[in-house]
Amino acid sequence: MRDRLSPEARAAALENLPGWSLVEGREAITKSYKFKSFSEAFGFMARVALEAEKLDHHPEWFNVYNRVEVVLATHSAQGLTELDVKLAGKMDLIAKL
Ligand SMILES: C[C@H](O)[C@H](O)[C@H]1CNC2=NC(N)=NC(=O)C2=N1
Repeated sequence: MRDRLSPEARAAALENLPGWSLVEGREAITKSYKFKSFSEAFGFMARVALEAEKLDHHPEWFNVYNRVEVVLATHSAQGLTELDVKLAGKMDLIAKL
């Protein structure tokens, strides 16, 4: 789970994660979520936080009002692993609730 993905596996994973893209100059993925209000944005962050704790895998994120910008990477692997793909998928599911 914490082994770096091959470039092929990384590309395949991104195809299944709409709105996610590679960060420039760093092996990480990013997405910007926009909600109707701060309450919805913060509710999203609270639900994601509980999932992140369960996975022991934590997002880098930035919130202003209704926008949440997320960067995912596995720090211990200094790159992308299955854990990032898994958390990204969970975040997309939670965002649609
Ligand atoms: C000790 C603990 O398991 C590690 O520090 C975990 C916690 N959450 C983490 N989150 C992320 N995104 N990358 C990590 O390498 C990481 N490591």
